[in-house]
Amino acid sequence: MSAPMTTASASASATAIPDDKKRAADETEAGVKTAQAADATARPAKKPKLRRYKAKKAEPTSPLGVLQFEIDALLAKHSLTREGVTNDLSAILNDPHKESPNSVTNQYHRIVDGVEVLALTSNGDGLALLDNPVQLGQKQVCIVPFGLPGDTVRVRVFKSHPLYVESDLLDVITKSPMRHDELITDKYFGKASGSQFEFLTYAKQLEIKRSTIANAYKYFAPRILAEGLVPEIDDTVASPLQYNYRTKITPHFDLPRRAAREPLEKCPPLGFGQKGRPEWRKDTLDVGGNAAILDIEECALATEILNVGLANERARFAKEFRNYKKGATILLRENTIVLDESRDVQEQLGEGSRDADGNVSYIEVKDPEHGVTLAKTCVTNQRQVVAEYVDGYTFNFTAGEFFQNNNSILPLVTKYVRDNLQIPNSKEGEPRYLVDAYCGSGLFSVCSSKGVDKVTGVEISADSVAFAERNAKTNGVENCDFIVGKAEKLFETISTPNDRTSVILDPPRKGCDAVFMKQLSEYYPARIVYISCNVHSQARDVEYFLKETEKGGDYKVESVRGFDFFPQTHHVESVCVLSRV
Ligand SMILES: C[S@@+](CC[C@H](N)C(=O)[O-])C[C@H]1O[C@@H](n2cnc3c(N)ncnc32)[C@H](O)[C@@H]1O
Repeated sequence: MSAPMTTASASASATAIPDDKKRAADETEAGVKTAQAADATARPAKKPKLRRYKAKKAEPTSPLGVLQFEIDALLAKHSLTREGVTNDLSAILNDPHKESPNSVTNQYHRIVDGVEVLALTSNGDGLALLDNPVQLGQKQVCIVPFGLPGDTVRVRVFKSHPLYVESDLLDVITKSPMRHDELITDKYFGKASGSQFEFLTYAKQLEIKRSTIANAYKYFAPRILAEGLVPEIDDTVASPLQYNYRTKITPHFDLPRRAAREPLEKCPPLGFGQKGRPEWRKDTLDVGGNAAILDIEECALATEILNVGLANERARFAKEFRNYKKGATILLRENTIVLDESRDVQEQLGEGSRDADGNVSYIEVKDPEHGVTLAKTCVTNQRQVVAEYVDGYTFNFTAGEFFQNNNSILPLVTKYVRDNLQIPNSKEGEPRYLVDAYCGSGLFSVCSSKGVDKVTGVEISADSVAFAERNAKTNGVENCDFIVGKAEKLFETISTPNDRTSVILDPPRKGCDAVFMKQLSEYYPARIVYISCNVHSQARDVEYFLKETEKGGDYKVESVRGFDFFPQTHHVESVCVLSRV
């Protein structure tokens, strides 16, 4: 992050305002001063306080933190420096004439034509360079949501930050060869914030996710990359379902401010956030309305039963919205039940989203592989216990707790993890152990338990551990032990021989901490499989482990591969395998 702007730079920029506009500003300012002078006889004039930009501290591996690396990469490519693209925020913050058409604010926040999109961020947005309209001769980095490298576009710049500006895409003038608008079937695409890639072929999406991983290692693991310790990133594994795969969605609504007891006239929109105020999709401009939250009738990424649930909950909300005092989020979570065909279906479904007749909605699905019939329902109660089927195993967990969100790809991921946990050159009869750090409700522990003598899982949430124990039991798995506590608690109790133990890491987005990594290196397991929903913190942790821990230097990165848990979006899950050299 660059330092906040100083008073000196604020005054420097004032001289850069075109003369006619500056004159107008000076005149208005002079007018203000005269009025103040007349008033001065009554009370001494107060010196206006200079407002300063307060930079938000971004965690380097968060989307905002990663953006700084992406901006630097763009600048390096175009022989520019941060100084050459820094915006004068002090001038905007202290602009005395914000509303005037010629104000500094309105010079910055303007429509720009003929903008060439030059790069794509890991957040799925385009990046472009604009001429700075106030600090002449300077450039600006501009974020263009739904802009693709190779597009020439028209944008509206609406917000400025020290190193970049935000914009809305108004028109695509020349299309990038990557752009296939004909693939878009989702009427909310290009407006809603949930998906960024529906206009790309699926092969292109997978390729982009592979480069996101490669860039993450470039930015966050530069030393091991320079030393040739990171192999080429493998191809991203496709999701069997590319739409209708999400098993959990959380639409929300806001309520307008109103005086107590004043009734709400109109049902507010219920759906997902709008990504700025884009206008490029002319045919669907008004779809979903134009509020910060769009009114979403169906979600292209959610499973079929969640869309049935969404319709039910929207109908209920349309009747009951007057009962709400403030905005809220509604949970829709898929639940799977194995049907006993000799019994009445409704009796077996448990609680779930109901249709207009009061029946729990469900969809029947045949599972020929296991010879069963399943019923899918949509659960809305955070605390209700739900079930998912993965690889023939049943997993129970509370609807509001973490569980992987794309059921269709889970058998591929669990198999890949299981295969990569194998200790090479093992002899027949040698024991094999597994440690599952950040184990949640036991997905990887249970799916990797066959052929292993013992599995030890550790997890900070006592509720999840209770479910991990229950899931092992339900599935007849008897070789799993689970510990409640921080991941490093594992090393207080672990008794399996390190040479025969493989470790799974699946931390939250922020990654593992240094204490855990150091203890992991001291324990010195035979293999490590690191699964991550934030490849940037994964790359940081892998470099830390190899370079900063005592025995990390004995390991190599055997492979890094993405799994596409979230088709049509920029997200990618990454699996990195470390083995001892
Ligand atoms: C990405 S989830 C993975 C869960 C599980 N592996 C799965 O696939 O279902 C991360 C898990 O780490 C747990 N967690 C967060 N911080 C932790 C810590 N310091 N020690 C142990 N577990 C932690 C969370 O409660 C969450 O269940």
